[in-house]
Amino acid sequence: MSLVQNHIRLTLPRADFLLNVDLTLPTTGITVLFGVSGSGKTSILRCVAGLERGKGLVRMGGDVWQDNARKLFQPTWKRPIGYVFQEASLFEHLNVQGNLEYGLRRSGKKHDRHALDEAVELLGIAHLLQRAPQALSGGERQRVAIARALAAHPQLLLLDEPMASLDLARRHEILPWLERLRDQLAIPMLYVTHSSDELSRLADHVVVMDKGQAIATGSVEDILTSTQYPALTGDEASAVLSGVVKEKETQWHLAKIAVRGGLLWVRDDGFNIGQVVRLRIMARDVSLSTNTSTHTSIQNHLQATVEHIINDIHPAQKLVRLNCAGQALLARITSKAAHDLGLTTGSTVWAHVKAGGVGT
Ligand SMILES: Nc1ncnc2c1ncn2[C@@H]1O[C@H](COP(=O)(O)OP(=O)(O)OP(=O)(O)O)[C@@H](O)[C@H]1O
Repeated sequence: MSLVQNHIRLTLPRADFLLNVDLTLPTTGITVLFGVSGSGKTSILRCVAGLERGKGLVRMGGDVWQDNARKLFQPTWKRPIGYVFQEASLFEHLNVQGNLEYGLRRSGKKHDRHALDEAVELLGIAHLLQRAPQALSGGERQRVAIARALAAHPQLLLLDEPMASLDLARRHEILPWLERLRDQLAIPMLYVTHSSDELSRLADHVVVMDKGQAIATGSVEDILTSTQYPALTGDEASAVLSGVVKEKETQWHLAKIAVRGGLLWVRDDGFNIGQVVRLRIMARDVSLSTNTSTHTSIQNHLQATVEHIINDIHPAQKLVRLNCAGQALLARITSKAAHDLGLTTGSTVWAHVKAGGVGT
């Protein structure tokens, strides 16, 4: 990662709302802006794009796009950005190829087709090039919209809830393509969502927004398991961890993944041995005991230390943050169970993780 970071320091007053953020962001990977409706996520994107005039500083790597102290404000067309909206706004009179060519022309580098070819490959849309936008599914339209944004050689990709208008099936279809972008693109992305699923699958870095302010920033692992914000993902509370595929049990459609705290059997989603995978473990799929109790239907048993126990969204439940060889996990258990097991900070426990509850 580059030492030069991206810096967004902005204030934007509106009636009943004040955006006031000072963010230092990584120069690679996906930064997710997460928060409830009206918290200011889109306003940040619009200011970074120059579509809205906040006051402050927008510096991307070595380039300054806005600096009020120096009376500098680059108009949108001069900022090397790609912007993907909720609804893919494709030109309906052009086919997919024509839409992509438009993106290339916008970059002023119409003879450099490399970025366009790369975008077509990255989004898997080569077979759609001659199609009219009306003949595309919602997921395909969004993939074309993202490819068009990339064809313009952006230094930064802004995505404003790109899956909000898609149904669940289409979201599942497009998520792997977004993961591919995250893993293969060298440019940073700012991604707005209020879906905890998208947050856990896509984010490297997270900014949690509330009432125009960034109330927390950090890695997705830290933010998701932070007990400071128990209501952040509500019922969907989870931890993400990365691991390496070690073994496959084809008979049972399971894969064994080595994570920092030990080994986990999870559903095999077509993994390859040696592949690095990101796992999402829902707090509700983790139960705790003070002994190994291997005679259960649960496949995975990891030894861990209790770090925090906090009240959950319902008084019947507690959320327990565990340290599993330096890896954070969350368990959602009943308050009665926490009491009966005598759990306190520092207790040694066994975390039992349902294999079927581990998502990738
Ligand atoms: N053009 C505008 N003029 C005046 N107020 C606006 C405008 N756009 C947004 N707002 C207000 O600014 C605040 C922040 O809006 P913003 O769209 O940034 O939030 P958000 O977190 O992106 O919300 P959502 O998740 O619903 O898209 C809200 O109170 C909103 O009503």
